[in-house]
Amino acid sequence: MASSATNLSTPFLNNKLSSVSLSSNDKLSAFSLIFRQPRRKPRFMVLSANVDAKPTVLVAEKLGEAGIKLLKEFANVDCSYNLSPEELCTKISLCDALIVRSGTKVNREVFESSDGRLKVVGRAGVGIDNVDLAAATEHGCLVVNAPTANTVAAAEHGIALLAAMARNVAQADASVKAGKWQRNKYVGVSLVGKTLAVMGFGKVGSEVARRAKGLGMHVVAHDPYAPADRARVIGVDLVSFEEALATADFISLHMPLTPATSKMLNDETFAKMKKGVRIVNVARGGVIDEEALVKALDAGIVAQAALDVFNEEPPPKDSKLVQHEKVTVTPHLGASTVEAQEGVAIEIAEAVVGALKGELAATAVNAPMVPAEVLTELKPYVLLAEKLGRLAVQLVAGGSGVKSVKVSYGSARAPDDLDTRVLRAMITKGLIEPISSVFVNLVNADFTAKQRGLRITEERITLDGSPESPLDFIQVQIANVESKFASAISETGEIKLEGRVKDGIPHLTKVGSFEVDVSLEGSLILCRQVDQPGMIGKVGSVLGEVNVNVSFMSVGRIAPRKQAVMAIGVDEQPRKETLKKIGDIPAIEEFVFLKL
Ligand SMILES: NC(=O)C1=CN([C@@H]2O[C@H](COP(=O)(O)OP(=O)(O)OC[C@H]3O[C@@H](n4cnc5c(N)ncnc54)[C@H](O)[C@@H]3O)[C@@H](O)[C@H]2O)C=CC1
Ligand SMILES: O=C(O)C(=O)COP(=O)(O)O
Repeated sequence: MASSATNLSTPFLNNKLSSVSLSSNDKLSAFSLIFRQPRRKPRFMVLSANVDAKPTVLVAEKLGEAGIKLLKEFANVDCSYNLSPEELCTKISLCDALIVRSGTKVNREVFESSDGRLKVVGRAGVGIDNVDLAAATEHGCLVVNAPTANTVAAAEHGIALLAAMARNVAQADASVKAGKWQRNKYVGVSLVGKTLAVMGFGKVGSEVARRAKGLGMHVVAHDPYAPADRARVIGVDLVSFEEALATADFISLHMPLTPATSKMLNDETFAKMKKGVRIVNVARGGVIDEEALVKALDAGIVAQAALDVFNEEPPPKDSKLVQHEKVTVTPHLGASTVEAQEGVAIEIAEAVVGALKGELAATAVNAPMVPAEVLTELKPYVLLAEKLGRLAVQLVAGGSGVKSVKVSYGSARAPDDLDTRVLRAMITKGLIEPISSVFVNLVNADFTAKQRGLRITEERITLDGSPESPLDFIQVQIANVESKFASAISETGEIKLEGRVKDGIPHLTKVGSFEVDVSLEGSLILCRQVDQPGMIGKVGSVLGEVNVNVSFMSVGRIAPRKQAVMAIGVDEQPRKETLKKIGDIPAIEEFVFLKL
């Protein structure tokens, strides 16, 4: 038996797996995992196939027709372009989903104004720097993007700008149209044999590299996270940032805008570049310090720049950078081809509709992406996980003092072969929802736990045996608390519950040190008594008298005639007086009623 512990501090974002959509059988359950609405806002309950009202999708920027058509098959679609921030905030409280491109700032105010209704934000494109992901996550709102359909368009635009800049196409065009014929002024530079440094070797960067190789350029790339074999296949050398700056005749930017890449090109880095370097930016304006670029252009360090993106869009009319004679500009056109826009519209519409239906989105940006087959396999354990969390927290005397929870997963699978993120999220949901008004879903579980100071550590217990089923048992332990039901405290001092899945149904199999076996449906009564004949009958008849149906009963004891714990599953919730009558049975030392 081996075990390993993981501290729950990793946000879902860093835990991405690739994903596929769910089979139709899984959709509703997955949906309820993601989108169960806050209980304090009962107006908008779970959306599902049998709910009459269609969801409403606000499309706030121009989206291809094919995407709109797809959305309309499933939802009411409100296409309102050019909304002011105030108008967006007003409209959003009536919308279940919002689709934007790069021109709309989806900030914290938008999520706050949605009043809990907004479930999905779809970014019809790649860059999600205009969406406040932290706020989305805190509000349990899923963010999806369309990461692939505009890759080629952006790469082609990068190459178009590269060639246009090198040959002064835009400037020469303007000059001819102004009635001039300046053949000597617009002598360009050749691309062949020159070194191009691609900064950010992701989807767009690698397509740019491939095309630049075709133009006879020597291509290097800088990307701290790119796999070397992808570069090797294209014949590109991965180099350090410093080497890229020092050797490039042309630099093309293709990284996302993040705190780490913000103003990556600045006074200091321009000073490290080869004199006369030419820069293309189809990534984000914010990766360049625009004032520093103007200085570098004036100083001749940068010979030319071609920019599709700007720190502020549209840039101010009197922007020195835009007006600079050595600068070629386009108004954020990288993704704007007919083909890319149709593709992006379909990609985002499918993702948003899928998310509204409850599928785990393949392009989720702020939630774990769990492959369908994994989710199908884990489904009964997901239920078990939530119920164990729910039971464990109800056993705590007081409730709000829960700070440290340890979850152990017993499995014969190799540690890498068990994805516990969904289980952890559901345990978190079970632990938090009974004692607060917060609603917890896959998107916000880790955040909510962290915010409440709840530390969940996970432990894998590797068992011998067949790895056919993903899990043998799940144990939940809450440390440093007192319990309403003293027998739930284990020998080591924690509240301890263990559960297993039997025939697809979650069962409670251990309470403290007592082995029990009760199916987790309906509600649960736990009693401790001195083991003796007739106890089951006594409790059963108290419940029978008031027509409360017993679904399951199990007794776990230390030894014959010693202390025993009786677990009784009931279909209906007994009234207080009935519970009191159970407590009054002389042999019963303590008892607790728990809702599932
Ligand atoms: N102008 C336009 O209309 C368009 C712009 N874009 C922008 O292009 C950029 C790239 O898009 P994709 O290639 O689809 O994204 P991607 O995620 O496939 O690639 C981004 C790459 O940048 C790398 N990266 C991250 N931090 C870095 C750093 N500090 N230094 C160097 N590399 C770093 C990542 O490892 C990744 O390989 C994004 O900012 C996106 O918003 C994308 C499409 C259209
Ligand atoms: O996909 C991206 O990151 C883009 O920059 C494209 O932006 P757009 O959808 O054209 O506003």
